[in-house]
Amino acid sequence: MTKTVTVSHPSGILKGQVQLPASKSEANRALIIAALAGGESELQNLSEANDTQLLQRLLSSDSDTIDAEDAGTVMRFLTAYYAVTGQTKTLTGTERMCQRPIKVLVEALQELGAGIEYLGEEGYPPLKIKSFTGSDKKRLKVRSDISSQYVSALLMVAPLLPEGLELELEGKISSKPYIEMTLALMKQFGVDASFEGNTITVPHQPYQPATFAVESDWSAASYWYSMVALAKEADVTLLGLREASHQGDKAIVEIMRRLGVYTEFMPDGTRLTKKRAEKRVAFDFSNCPDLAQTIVALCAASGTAVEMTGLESLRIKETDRIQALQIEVLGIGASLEERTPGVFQMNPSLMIDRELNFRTYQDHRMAMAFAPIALLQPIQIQEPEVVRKSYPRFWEDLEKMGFELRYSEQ
Ligand SMILES: O=C(O)C1=C[C@@H](OP(=O)(O)O)[C@@H](O)[C@H](O)C1
Ligand SMILES: C=C(OP(=O)(O)O)C(=O)O
Repeated sequence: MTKTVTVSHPSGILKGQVQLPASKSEANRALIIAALAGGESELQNLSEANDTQLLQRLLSSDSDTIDAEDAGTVMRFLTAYYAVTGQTKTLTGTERMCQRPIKVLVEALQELGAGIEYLGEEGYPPLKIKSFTGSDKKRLKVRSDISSQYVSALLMVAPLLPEGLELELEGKISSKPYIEMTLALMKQFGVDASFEGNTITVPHQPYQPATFAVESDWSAASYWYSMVALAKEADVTLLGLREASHQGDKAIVEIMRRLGVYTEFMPDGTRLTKKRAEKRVAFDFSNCPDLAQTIVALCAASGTAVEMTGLESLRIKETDRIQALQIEVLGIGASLEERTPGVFQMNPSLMIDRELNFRTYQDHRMAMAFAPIALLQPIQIQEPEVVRKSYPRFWEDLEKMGFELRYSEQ
């Protein structure tokens, strides 16, 4: 039996305010750094996302076995945290987590003097973190084209190392704004670092406990942008977003300017209204991979031709997102093809008059990216509970904005 939600929106008109969840990326950095700082930090507006609730619980757990579930930041950040603070732990996760690579991070930590062993396949969780003897290494080369989370994990523990750390990033720097977010959060807790060219230097220094308020989540905002783009009429205010944000997914403002949404930063929130959309667009998602599914689903549903680059990391996230998208857009009559290595083209042929039933592949973003299509016609979404990873109140927020939901088991 599969849980399914049928979603529709009788009027197609969206008007009102949405209180977005807090960013799990900011929250999870703040939690790790506050733990490293010791003392009494005050973290405000911590995300209710499962990824954040989970990290908060795990940081105060004295269990030997730690289950990071499906949370990439939890797995990668805790690996570095336990290693450098000399804690003996077995770190595991969901079946999918054990298929998401971690070798780059483990090898870097080993070079820094951590004793870490693979308990299953080499290069993947589960891991056994055994010891930390330290080393006199102060400069490391680390690949930055697979996941920025390895770099962020190393940076957060770097000030604790006796000589600090100079990290030379090798290859393309993917998801770069997440690395900058890490450095910005470290600064909030009193640690200075420099990022010049492809080298990040973090001197040895103590973190200071601090008060930090987590911003609303720009990735979560992207689904509301998509809804505004597909609505007949819309005037939606998203609360808790800042114009000066640490989050790279604020790129949604410029992307959606081309896809039919006008953004105004108002004193009480970010106001979205409709504007004319372009019918042929091209985007590079290297800096904002979590926006790709939102844009693919929107372009497929609105008959917009889109060329996309920078999607490399999508294959190793909660699911193989390229494959999941290719299958699901077919149902809307669109096809997503890799024309030349790394360049994807989607030429939608609009056929949205059949029954649409989307699978979600244990990936929160598949559910939330396709949900806005309910503004055009009733749709079904399988396993709607996946949203708990980053936006547990997603479906309730849809209901508040006039969507009708019916749950069933099929
Ligand atoms: O550091 C972070 O908080 C994240 C970095 C990104 O991952 P990659 O660096 O693996 O692309 C992003 O996709 C993920 O949702 C959160
Ligand atoms: C990729 C994601 O998360 P993570 O890598 O932290 O599991 C995501 O939230 O889209």
